Amino acid sequence: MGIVEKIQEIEREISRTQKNKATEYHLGLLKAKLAKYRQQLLEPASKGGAKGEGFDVLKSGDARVALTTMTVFEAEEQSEFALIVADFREVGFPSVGKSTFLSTVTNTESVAANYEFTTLTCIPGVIEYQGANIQLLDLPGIIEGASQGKGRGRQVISVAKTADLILMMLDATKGDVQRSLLETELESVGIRLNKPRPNLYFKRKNTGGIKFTQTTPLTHCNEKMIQTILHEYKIFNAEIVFREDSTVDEFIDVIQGNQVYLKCLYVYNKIDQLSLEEVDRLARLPHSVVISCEWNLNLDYMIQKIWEYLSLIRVYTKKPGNAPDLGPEDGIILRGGCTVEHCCHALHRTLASQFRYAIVWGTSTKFSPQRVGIHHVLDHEDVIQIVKK
Ligand SMILES: Nc1nc2c(ncn2[C@@H]2O[C@H](COP(=O)(O)OP(=O)(O)OP(=O)(O)O)[C@@H](O)[C@H]2O)c(=O)[nH]1
Ligand SMILES: [K+]
Ligand SMILES: [Mg+2]
Repeated sequence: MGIVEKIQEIEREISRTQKNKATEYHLGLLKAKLAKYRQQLLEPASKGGAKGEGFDVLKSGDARVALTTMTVFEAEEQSEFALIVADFREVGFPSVGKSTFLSTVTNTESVAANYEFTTLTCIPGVIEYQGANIQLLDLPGIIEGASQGKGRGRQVISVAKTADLILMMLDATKGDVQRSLLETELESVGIRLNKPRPNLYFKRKNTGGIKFTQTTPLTHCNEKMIQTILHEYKIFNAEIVFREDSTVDEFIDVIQGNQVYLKCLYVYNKIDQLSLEEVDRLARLPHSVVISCEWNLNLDYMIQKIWEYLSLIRVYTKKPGNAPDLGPEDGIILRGGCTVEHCCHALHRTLASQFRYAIVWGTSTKFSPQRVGIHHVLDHEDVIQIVKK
């Protein structure tokens, strides 16, 4: 029996099994088995496996993702303004309008047509917004079974995993079925959308048996269940701390350790085809935006949302005795949550080592201006002056 069949068999058994106290352990075990097989399925395909021809953008795209990390900035000689490239990916069913969107909001043309799978490779474009260059990758549509290698599923999924944000584009006329099918596909390959990382400590050890601690009452798991699952993974020595009421699935995620937690915006396109009531309903769903590429409806709002979901911030620098330049092209783009240290690296590779203190004007400080240290976390539209040793 192949892995795909084994997966299907376990999925059938899970759906057949009634959920109650008596079946709890059995279900936990089945879930662990399922997670293991799914991981095997995603491991690099053996020799003859289809590797991404035309997906080589995938590699340079990945490198560009790394550009958003501060270490890359260290290697660059950019003194005044650093350019940041934030990546996000578009994922969706065929013919929902992904290519039309790319061609509308970027300078790149991606062929759009009314037949499915017009786009078979990965087409990159750039959205310029608030002085940031946001890379947009138009990917082929995902179909049901993509996680099992159908369509270009595997390649699309591996590109999607490297994104900072997934734009899940849906055909608003096709109902909610597309959304849940795509979610299931992405879930089954370890992509968790708009979910926080479980607050759960797990560490394998060489000796000492299973050390289990909980800092809060648990309603989904207990020690015996955890032992059972760990046995399935042949783990006999480990330290586990449950810091919140995590589920069995979350525990399995942490053992597997290969999940990607991504933000996702659901984009309902083609609202020109819907009644106002229906548009209104979709627009109120969580993490959702409604647009029409054809009628140019709501596209600006959507790009604003992308910016928000990427949590990028703009920070302005200022020299002593000078006013800061606050024009639309001034300042540097940084990740939300970044510190003065990250900012130093973005400005110049040696700046952090010469750092004495910084003076910050803006919402990140109690007083404005305020003297801060290198670990101070910056906010959008802060102004910073760095004082060197
Ligand atoms: N009514 C309407 N049609 C649209 C809209 N946006 C795109 N389309 C049409 O939908 C069809 C598919 O558009 P594409 O941009 O090729 O879709 P895609 O998602 O890139 O498709 P694949 O590359 O095949 O996966 C085309 O005929 C577009 O003209 C829209 O806002 N409203
Ligand atoms: K198409
Ligand atoms: Mg396309």
